[in-house]
Amino acid sequence: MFRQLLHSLSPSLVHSGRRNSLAYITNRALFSTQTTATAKMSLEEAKKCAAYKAVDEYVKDNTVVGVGSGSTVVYAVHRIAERVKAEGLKLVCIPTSFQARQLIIEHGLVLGDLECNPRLDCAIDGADEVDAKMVLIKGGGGCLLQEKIVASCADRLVVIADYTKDSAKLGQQYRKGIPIEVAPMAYVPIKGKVESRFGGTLKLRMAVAKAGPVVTDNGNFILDWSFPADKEHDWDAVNRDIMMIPGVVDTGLFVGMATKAYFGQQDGSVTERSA
Ligand SMILES: O=C[C@H](O)[C@H](O)[C@H](O)COP(=O)(O)O
Repeated sequence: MFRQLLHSLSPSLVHSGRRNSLAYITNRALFSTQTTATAKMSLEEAKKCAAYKAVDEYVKDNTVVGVGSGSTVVYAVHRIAERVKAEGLKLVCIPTSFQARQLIIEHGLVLGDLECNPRLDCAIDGADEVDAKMVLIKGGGGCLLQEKIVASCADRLVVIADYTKDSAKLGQQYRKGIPIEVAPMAYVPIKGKVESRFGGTLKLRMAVAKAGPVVTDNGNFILDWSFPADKEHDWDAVNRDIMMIPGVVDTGLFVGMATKAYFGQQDGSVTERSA
């Protein structure tokens, strides 16, 4: 693998026998591999710190907890499971996706649903971006509808994220657009209506290990809306307008829902924002 890396840097030098050059490339490659590994570790550490802090502050005995989706939530579920084991907490966990359901089951936690538990004490979830007013973009991993339903049933929505999600304005750091979950038969007219009304472009999200589009846990498609970044948006109004278009199932805009956000930092500290 390391030789492949060297080839990608300079195949001719690898075979040339020029030892000094090779040593230089080797050192550079090692340095860049280590740097990438360190950066990745900090991001994962940052997610973990935020998740652990949120669980420690919000998960109490005899409560119903919503379990969000995504890579940061994995750390929250680990921490919930640790605390259930160590402290004997009695919790019911409500999933927001297939992934969340699997996590709850794999960790031996009590799985619930909204039929039996229509009111939750808190929901803990990740976000793709959080702005200064605590408006969220969610759905980067294809989950947004069940997340929004569960969050709407919770007394508190607690967001856990790393430092790359903390923005003054939406779109500052997250460039993939706002996900909109739509009924499959309506994706073309919805694309046209949103583009003509609000500008920007909408793109049907395509699957990676399957031919064709991403199909959500609810059997729908996702349109990612690259909205005009040069305008000021009233996200509450935009969200309401988009929701009125027939065929729109829900949007990844979470406005006025999050009560608290924890952002894990590169140095292991956690910053907080409240609504
Ligand atoms: O669709 C996915 C969910 O909305 C996630 O909560 C969001 O994408 C953040 O995920 P992650 O923690 O992996 O950044």
